[in-house]
Amino acid sequence: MANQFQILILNQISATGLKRLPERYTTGKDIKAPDAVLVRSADMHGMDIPASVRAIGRAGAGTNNIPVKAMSQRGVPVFNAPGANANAVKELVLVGMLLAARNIAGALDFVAKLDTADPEMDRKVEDGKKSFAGYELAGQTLGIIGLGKIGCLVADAAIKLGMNVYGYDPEITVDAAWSLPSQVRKAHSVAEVLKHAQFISLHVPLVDATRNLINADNIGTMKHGAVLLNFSREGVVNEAAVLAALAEKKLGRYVCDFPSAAINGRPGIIALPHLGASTQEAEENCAVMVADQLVDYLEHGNIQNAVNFPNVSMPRESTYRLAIANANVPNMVGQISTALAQAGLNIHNMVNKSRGEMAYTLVDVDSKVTPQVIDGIARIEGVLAVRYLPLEA
Ligand SMILES: NC(=O)C1=CN([C@@H]2O[C@H](COP(=O)(O)OP(=O)(O)OC[C@H]3O[C@@H](n4cnc5c(N)ncnc54)[C@H](O)[C@@H]3O)[C@@H](O)[C@H]2O)C=CC1
Ligand SMILES: O=C(O)CCC(=O)C(=O)O
Repeated sequence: MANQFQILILNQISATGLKRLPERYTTGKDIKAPDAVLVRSADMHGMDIPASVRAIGRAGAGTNNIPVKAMSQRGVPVFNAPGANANAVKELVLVGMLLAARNIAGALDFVAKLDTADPEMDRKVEDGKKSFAGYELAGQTLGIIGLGKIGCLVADAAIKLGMNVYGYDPEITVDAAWSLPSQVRKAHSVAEVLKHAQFISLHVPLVDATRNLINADNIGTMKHGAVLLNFSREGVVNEAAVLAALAEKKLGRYVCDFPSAAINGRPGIIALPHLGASTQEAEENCAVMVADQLVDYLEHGNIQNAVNFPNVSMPRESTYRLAIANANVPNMVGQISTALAQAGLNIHNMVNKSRGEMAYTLVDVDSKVTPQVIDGIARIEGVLAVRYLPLEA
């Protein structure tokens, strides 16, 4: 019988993505010993992640809701879907800039409160509209912090709208840099972006280095009346600093995707309910990408787009495959090969790659591997996880 796999689902995942899982896969919210977990924004910190879990698939970009370090120590890759929801977020950032520049929220509120039975309504509309007069995006300067999948798309769209764009990303990839329009000006620091831009849009992951990236020390250096857009994560911005800057009219608006007890309903706040990736297209793209990655990993050990492991793929040329997650320390490959040689197993093909502290090895051998050999490899110091993935007859 073909291998059966069980996938624990922690959030609603697009049906189009779930259909990518072969029929022998069982999915559900109450699976006790899953082979993998599929998640969107559910907080997995503090969750008792069963020992059976071999992989986690995040149908989205940010992985700050997943205990990635603890998973690395267990040799469990955490997959995400780079770029799959970037266009959806870009479009909402454009909405955010327009909401702020044209006073749309206040205007909608004004219209909702009009008395439609009032014969003076038309006059009141014409009188009232002057309170909501705004300004145009063309000619304004946008500063983008984080030029990854989303930041680059936002930069491109802003240039097409006639905006001037500054971008800051100390670790920009070569591909991202190539994708940027030539008009985007390179900033050398967050401070430089804040100094020049009327709109500042944040597109960084939430990690220790980006927590409180916008804070009481630097928010005052923004241009008077600037608009701060945060579609990244709540923790990237210090909310107390934002409220103080709004109260002093230093900051014009704070547009974000993260409502909180501190900011909701306060003047100058435009908060959306974490809607950035909530389009049918983005949900499908993310779910399809991550489901495919999970299947390839569970069945063949191939890794594509894990945030804690290198990309490692090897075509299947032999029936018998071992997939080994190990610490990136000397002599791991030597010890693994020795264990196989001592068991009389001939290596048909092998690949080993490392990324930071983690390494990953795929080994195809020419004959069946016994549980004793697998156990012997698992006991090598530095080996974190071993899986035996024979092809089904
Ligand atoms: N509101 C929503 O629904 C969504 C929010 N997000 C958030 O947006 C973040 C970015 O997403 P992507 O662009 O897809 O990720 P990405 O990984 O493609 O880009 C992130 C970029 O930030 C840069 N970066 C990291 N630290 C930085 C720093 N201190 N200063 C400047 N740049 C820095 C990285 O070098 C990278 O180029 C995600 O991590 C997530 O938190 C992503 C998708 C949807
Ligand atoms: O799944 C979602 O709606 C959240 C998307 C998001 O925040 C991300 O991809 O980082």
